[in-house]
Amino acid sequence: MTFPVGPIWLVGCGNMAGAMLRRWLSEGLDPAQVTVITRSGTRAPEGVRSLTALPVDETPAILMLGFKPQQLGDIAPTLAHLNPAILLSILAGVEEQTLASHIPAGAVVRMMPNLPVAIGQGVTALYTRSTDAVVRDAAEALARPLGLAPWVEDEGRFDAVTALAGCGPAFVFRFIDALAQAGVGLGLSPELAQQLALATVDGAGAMAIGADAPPAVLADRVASPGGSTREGLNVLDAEDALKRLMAETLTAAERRNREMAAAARR
Ligand SMILES: NC(=O)C1=CN([C@@H]2O[C@H](COP(=O)(O)OP(=O)(O)OC[C@H]3O[C@@H](n4cnc5c(N)ncnc54)[C@H](OP(=O)(O)O)[C@@H]3O)[C@@H](O)[C@H]2O)C=CC1
Ligand SMILES: O=C(O)[C@@H]1CCC=N1
Repeated sequence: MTFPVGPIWLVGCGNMAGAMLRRWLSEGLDPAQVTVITRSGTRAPEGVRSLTALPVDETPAILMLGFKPQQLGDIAPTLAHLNPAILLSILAGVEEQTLASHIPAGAVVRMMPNLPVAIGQGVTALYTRSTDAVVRDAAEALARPLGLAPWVEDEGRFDAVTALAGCGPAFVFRFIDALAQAGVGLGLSPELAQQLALATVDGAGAMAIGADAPPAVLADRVASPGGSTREGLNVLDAEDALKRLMAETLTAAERRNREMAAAARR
């Protein structure tokens, strides 16, 4: 699958959009197609045009929004005249209808990436109400080089997808850190504890992806009867401690996505 043709403008190019752009370029996107527009004139990757104001008398084929959801009301009026073929948004929460009402475009595509897209192992969930194959193909062509790229057919589920996969790397990073700190608590050096925690999560994740059984079953395979893993799992499982913690975590994140969507609607 080849990248879409035509100019691609990124309005906002921080942690997330920057990671996507770097991956696209490493996978063969022509940097001459890309213009990055930020307030500070971010140092863009080589060959990419970096501006602090919109180019005059030019129109992008794809206009990607990479700023904060809270900035939509301020920035959208400056983009309303562009009329791109595809408006691509990575803004958490903000709905297709809100985007379309602020910025006229041929079609609106919502993308929800996560940070591991930087190494092509991310998740980029996709939503559009467009049935145009050209639009859907273009979205896939951009999302696939980033990792898993599932379509979410019900936009109502997008906030939950965002909570799990968009925010998810932060929760996993916290877990790795907590695992390492617990190791330090048992007397390991911080360096060794972090090395062990990272390699363990890396190996367990890779193994779980290719495994013949779901993660819940794999956990039991580590736990020899009467052994030490069971003692540890008993702590995580007591009154569903970990499950409840994760449920509360995702619920809070999903709620915040809804709040940002509501604020953008006003
Ligand atoms: N971080 C993540 O893991 C994920 C983030 N997202 C979404 O990505 C979006 C960006 O988040 P993130 O990358 O973390 O945020 P950052 O703060 O890292 O990036 C924000 C970008 O917006 C730019 N910006 C701010 N104001 C303007 C303006 N007026 N005109 C043009 N550009 C502007 C900033 O540059 P400057 O200040 O120089 O203008 C910067 O490049 C959010 O909508 C978020 O919901 C989605 C999934 C995951
Ligand atoms: O924290 C945020 O709002 C964004 C959405 C998903 C990840 N980061």
